[in-house]
Formats: sequence, structure tokens, C-alpha cells
Amino acid sequence: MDCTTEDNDIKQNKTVRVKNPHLLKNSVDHLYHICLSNISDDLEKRFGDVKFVCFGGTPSRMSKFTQFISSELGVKYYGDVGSPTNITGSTDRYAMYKAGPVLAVSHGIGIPSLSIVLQEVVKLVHYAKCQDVAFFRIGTSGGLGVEPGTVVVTEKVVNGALEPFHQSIVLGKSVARPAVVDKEFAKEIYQFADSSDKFKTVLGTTLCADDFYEGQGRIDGAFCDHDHDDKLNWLKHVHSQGVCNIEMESLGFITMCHRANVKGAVICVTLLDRFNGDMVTMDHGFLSAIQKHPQIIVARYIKHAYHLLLKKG
Ligand SMILES: O=P(O)(O)O[C@H]1O[C@H](CO)[C@@H](O)[C@H]1O
Ligand SMILES: O=c1cc[nH]c(=O)[nH]1
Repeated sequence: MDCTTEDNDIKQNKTVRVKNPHLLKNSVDHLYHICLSNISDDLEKRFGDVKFVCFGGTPSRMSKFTQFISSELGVKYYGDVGSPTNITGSTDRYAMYKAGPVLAVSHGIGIPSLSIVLQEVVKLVHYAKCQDVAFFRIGTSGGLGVEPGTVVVTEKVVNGALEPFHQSIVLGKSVARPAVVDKEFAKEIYQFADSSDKFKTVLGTTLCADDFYEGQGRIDGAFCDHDHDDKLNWLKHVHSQGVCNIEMESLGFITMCHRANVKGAVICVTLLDRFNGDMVTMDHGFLSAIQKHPQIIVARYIKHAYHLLLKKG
């Protein structure tokens, strides 16, 4: 594809932007952490049909989601009966599964871990010439003033200081990139919540912290220099600014989707109400049941969008 065609496709929001002139000059690109290469793997043949990429913290959540979405869409997943195959093979860092137009990817904990796999997946869908791709983060979070099990569709994302920026150090300098949420896309997804659902779904601001303990105001970590009242005052303050939930990847996820010209949305379930405590104490059966809540909403969206695409031909 020549540059002009590629620019036009990007403008029309069809293909995915790899904003790196150095990379475009290189012919070989080994996607180290996901064990794929643009030269030795036929990425267009294997992944060219991908339209929806769903990310979440753990390999088992994304494997279960792959089975769920494959039965919802009536498409086979890649792998043996009963267990999707992890496409990243033995790299042992991330897991990636495929069911028809859906790729499900685990990203680990925190923005540094997420950013590595997200960049390699952006390159993957670019090399595979996927068109009109959307990315979703299907995660867990701590809620503020909402019942555990509630799904929060992120309409704004902020850092721990309530700023809508993702800050990182590049070449020794601090770089702040805006975290621009696609609000229309968030609203579209929110509309797939149903009044008959056994859980609530809300649109709200998500606070993305650098850490699970002190970074989220917890007082039950190994280290803590603040007290219970400081914590409650901070939680009340961020809640008064519209924050509904706290997690650890949304800021990087939204910022990178925006840079890649990919539609991106964050949909997380709340595991607890942080006004009532810090510890996630629910049993694993309940935990795994409520982790399905955001998957249900996203699966409805994907099913709807996929059927529209099939109709279009
Ligand atoms: O359940 P996931 O998707 O991993 O998300 C949340 O859970 C982890 C902390 O337990 C962090 O990654 C946080 O963002
Ligand atoms: O409180 C919580 C729960 C899940 N994930 C988080 O990052 N925080």
C-alpha cells in the first residue's frame, strides 16, 4: 500500500495508525511479547478479519470471554474443543485468543504492562490491514458510592491528581499526553445495558492509579503514611468530582487508542464500594460471576455491530 492510500484509509478511520516513521522503513518487525512477526507469519490471512479487540487483566478471564463470545456470535474459537489456544505460545507474558472477528488479550497489571501488549497489538492489526477496529478494556475496579457488581462505562478518565493526562518519561523528559475518551462510543456501549439486568450500569469518570494500595488511598498495604480519615476525605473529594471507580490501566489504554486512531472504551465492574473498606473479600465464585458483567454488555455491543457488518457484506 502506498503512503497516500494509507493516509486516506486512516483519515476515513478504516485502518490503524502506526505513528512511527522509523518502523515504516523497517521491513522486519518481530512482535516479541506476542510471538508473531510481520514476515514469518501471514498476519493478514490470520488476523485480517479482526474487528473487535478486547483486553483484560488475566489470561483466564480472556479465555473464558473467548468461549462466551464465540457462543454468542456462533463462531468457532481458534483452538481445541473446550479451551481456546493461546496464540502467544510459550512467551509466558500475555495471552491472546481469537474467535472469528474478536481478539481477546490479557494485559497484566498497570499501564507499563498494558502499554507493551497494546503497542504490539496495534502493530498486529496494522500489519494485518484490519479495518474499522474497536478496542475494549473489560476490567475490574473499586467503586465509589456504587453497589459491588455495578458496571462503569468510562466517559472521562483522570490520573490520581484528577488530571486527564497520561504522564511518562521519554528521553529523560516528562511527557503528558491527553486521555481523550470517545464519549459517543462510550454512550453507544452504555445503551446496551438493560433494565432487566441483575446489575446496574452507569456512565462515569474513572480514576486510574499507579498502584493498588497507597495509589488508591488504601490503608491496608505494607506501607502507609496516611490515616483512615485522610483516605475517606480523598475518596469523598474524588467522588464529588464525578469519579465512580478506580483501576489501573484506563489512562494508558484511552491515550494509546487515541494515538492509534482506534475507537477505545473502558468497561469495568466494581468489586467493592471503597467507602465501605479496602479489602476485596468476596469469594472467588462470586468474583468470577461479577467479572462477567462487563463482558455481557460488551458482547451485546459486539453482537449488534457484527450483525450489521455481516448485513453490509
Ligand atoms: O481486573 P483487571 O482488568 O486486571 O483490572 C484491575 O485489577 C488489577 C488490580 O487488582 C488492576 O489491573 C486493575 O486495573
Ligand atoms: O479496588 C480495586 C479493585 C480492583 N482493581 C483495582 O485497581 N482496584
